[in-house]
Amino acid sequence: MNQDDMKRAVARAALDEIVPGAILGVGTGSTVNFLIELLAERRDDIPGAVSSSEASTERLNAIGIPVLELNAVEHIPVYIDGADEVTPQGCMTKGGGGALTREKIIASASDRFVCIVDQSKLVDRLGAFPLPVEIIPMAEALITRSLRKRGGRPTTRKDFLTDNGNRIIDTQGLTIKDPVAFEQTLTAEPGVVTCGTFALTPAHRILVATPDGTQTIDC
Ligand SMILES: O=C[C@H](O)[C@H](O)[C@H](O)COP(=O)(O)O
Repeated sequence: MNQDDMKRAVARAALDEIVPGAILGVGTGSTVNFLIELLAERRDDIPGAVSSSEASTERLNAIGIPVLELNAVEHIPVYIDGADEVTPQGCMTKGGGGALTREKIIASASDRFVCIVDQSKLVDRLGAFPLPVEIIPMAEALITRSLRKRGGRPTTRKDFLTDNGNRIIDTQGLTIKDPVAFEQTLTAEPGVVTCGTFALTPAHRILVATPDGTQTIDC
């Protein structure tokens, strides 16, 4: 079983998380792309979706699932999204695809976050994956210095703007011992839109694809 087979398998397992008749929160990335393909089978159960990126919106539109503005939606029972790293406690690093800010907003608006990953993403501690931070462009040098002070090696993502028109700084080498405190202090820095550490909006359930089947971790 290769990595794409595992992503497809975990996406299929996530179909059981859908609440029929309710708005579904849909994340971004290659694992979610497999999920969106499969959502075509469940179109009658899904009156609409809230999407975390222009890319996912386009895919949802292509299979005929209406995409609603978050401002027009009152209740999202489930948000399904991938991650770049996730701990068994449900803390994640996200934003490898640059969609972290909208993802965090929808995660925060949803009752439950179901994280879908293949086994390569499950880690004991966050930090091996370079941390994405979305920033207001005029704060690039300021935040770069701050991330260096935290012990990281920051670089601005080349030729990339987020769906919100901002830049991303990716930082290698950070040690994130306390993800909640780390997220609280970094997101409080002026110029930071948000960071890819999801500890304040953690996953409630992780579906992990392995070559022997999909495991469920309730956090
Ligand atoms: O910005 C992108 C998102 O946070 C993705 O959920 C994350 O990068 C995982 O993506 P993939 O499923 O492609 O590994």
